[in-house]
Amino acid sequence: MTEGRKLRSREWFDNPANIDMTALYLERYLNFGLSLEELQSGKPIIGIAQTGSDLSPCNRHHLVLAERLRDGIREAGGIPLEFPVHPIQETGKRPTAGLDRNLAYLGLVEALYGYPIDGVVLTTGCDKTTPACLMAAATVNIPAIALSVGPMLNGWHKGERTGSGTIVWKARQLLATGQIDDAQFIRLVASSAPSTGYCNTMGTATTMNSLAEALGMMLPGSAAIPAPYRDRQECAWRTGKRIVDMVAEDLKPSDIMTLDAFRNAIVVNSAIGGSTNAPIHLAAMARHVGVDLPLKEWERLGHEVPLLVNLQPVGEYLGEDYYRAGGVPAVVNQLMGAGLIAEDALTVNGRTIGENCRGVAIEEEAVIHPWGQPLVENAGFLVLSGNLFDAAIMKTSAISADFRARYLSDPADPEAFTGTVAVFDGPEDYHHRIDDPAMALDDNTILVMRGAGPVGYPGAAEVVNMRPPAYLISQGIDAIPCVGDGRQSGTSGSPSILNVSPEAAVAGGLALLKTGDRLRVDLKSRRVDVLLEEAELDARRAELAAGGGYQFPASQTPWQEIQRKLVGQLDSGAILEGSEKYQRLAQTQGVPRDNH
Ligand SMILES: CC(C)(O)[C@@H](O)C(=O)O
Repeated sequence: MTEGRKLRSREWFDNPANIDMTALYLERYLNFGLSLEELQSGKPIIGIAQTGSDLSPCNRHHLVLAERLRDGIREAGGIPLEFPVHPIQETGKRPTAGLDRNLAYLGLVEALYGYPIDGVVLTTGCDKTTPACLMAAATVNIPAIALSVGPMLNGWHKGERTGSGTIVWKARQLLATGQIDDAQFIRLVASSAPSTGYCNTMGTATTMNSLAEALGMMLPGSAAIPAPYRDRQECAWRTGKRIVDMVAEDLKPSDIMTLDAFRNAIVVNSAIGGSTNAPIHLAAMARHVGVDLPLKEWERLGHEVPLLVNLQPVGEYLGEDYYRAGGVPAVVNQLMGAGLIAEDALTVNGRTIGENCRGVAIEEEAVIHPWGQPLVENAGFLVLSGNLFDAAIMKTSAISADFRARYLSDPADPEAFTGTVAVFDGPEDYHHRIDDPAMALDDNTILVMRGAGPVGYPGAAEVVNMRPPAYLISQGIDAIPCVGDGRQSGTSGSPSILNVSPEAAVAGGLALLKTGDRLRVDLKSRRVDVLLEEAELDARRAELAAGGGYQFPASQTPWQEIQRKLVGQLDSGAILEGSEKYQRLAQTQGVPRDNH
């Protein structure tokens, strides 16, 4: 099917019109054993964008899976070339992995565009590896397929499932109230990580890989396969085989990541109880592929969708259960039955999502609930705004039944939650003061975290979900509302109001708040307002400007400084503003100039 179409790798390896450069390009790729015969055979060169390394434990198993990928690529007639992607480990990178998504994106764009690659396998896994890879594939727009590394096996402790991340929030409460000691704390948390793979909860990693599948960029049924299962190895082989055919068919990200595909992903995110990081990453991917996806779409398309998947943090089960119950295709089939999926959206296997998922049964109804028996009705995100910010997200599936009944369910009833704020400038400030009895917090307090956004932190830290002080937990109050301009771990079951944009560091209204102010959270009208006169807000604005604006730590590395200058806000994907004008490089730019 490549007849009449010259593969871009030929421009490097087999270009008689440019024989002196062809020789130069060829000779160095021969130096580790590839042959002239292979490189000039006309076979497609398939990149394996390797995100696994010792620094990226969640993706490390890709080093093993790459062998089966290579088998598949070779078997289908391609030539694999594996190369590293800048590491992104959410739980390892300081100050945030949020800084690294855009850096990995930039690096991958250069690699895919500037080297002789005809198609690419994107090895996805930990939170930001999936969006970074899909953003770059969208920009370059050569045939691309994602291979998830898969979640870890289920964690267990004393006969109970311990889910990654989710157990940490629980264990912190037990530690804060003296119910466990330090060693027990570490043992309990470690029990949730029994094998290779990423978080076994519906954290950001499982969310983003599920959405990559819902977008059509991953083989159907593959997102949920646990990392150590044999099926994962087999999936790597199938993925390797398939990318070679995709090059022959010239099936590109822009054919797959369409507006319909993004809309499908939003609906799926509600049904799986996906992470509040998803709107950030989908906005970024959409912008790089040239699809208009305003944040409000998350509420318009997603809010009324019920929660079907019973995974922690909002449910009970974990990754192995999700896979056995049917994974993404079983969820999509339920949503299709309700007419919520654009069934004609094309996927990497050359078939539509409708063809892939129609009739896929739920194998375990305790884990994936059927359409008529949801865990929570109207479980998608709300998009909020008010007199302090333009946009914020709230995950309603995490709201307690009581709070929901009182403040969300009856739109005719004007009751709203009003609380007194306790303001923290960064997590250090929070940790330092939260348990101080002088703060006198109660169940009418709203905790506010600021200075935690893409510019302020920098990189947007997952610090908005804050536990109440130990003295309140001891009284049985284990959650109080939180608002912030940072992010929250997808593994947290907190219904925080987060991703607040604009952030304090770029003169967003949270910078004006003072501890003791009253905040009105009206979920029915989707508003969050500080109960202050406009004149008082103006006075505070003037005072803040006179003091040089909201203060945040200086950059510590060159990249922190560069990113801070270019990065946008969370509501529009926190991409490097301006980078989205480079689109579909393989089609619009041809290949780059020769290097000698
Ligand atoms: C590191 C985590 C737990 O993966 C978190 O980043 C999430 O959002 O799920």
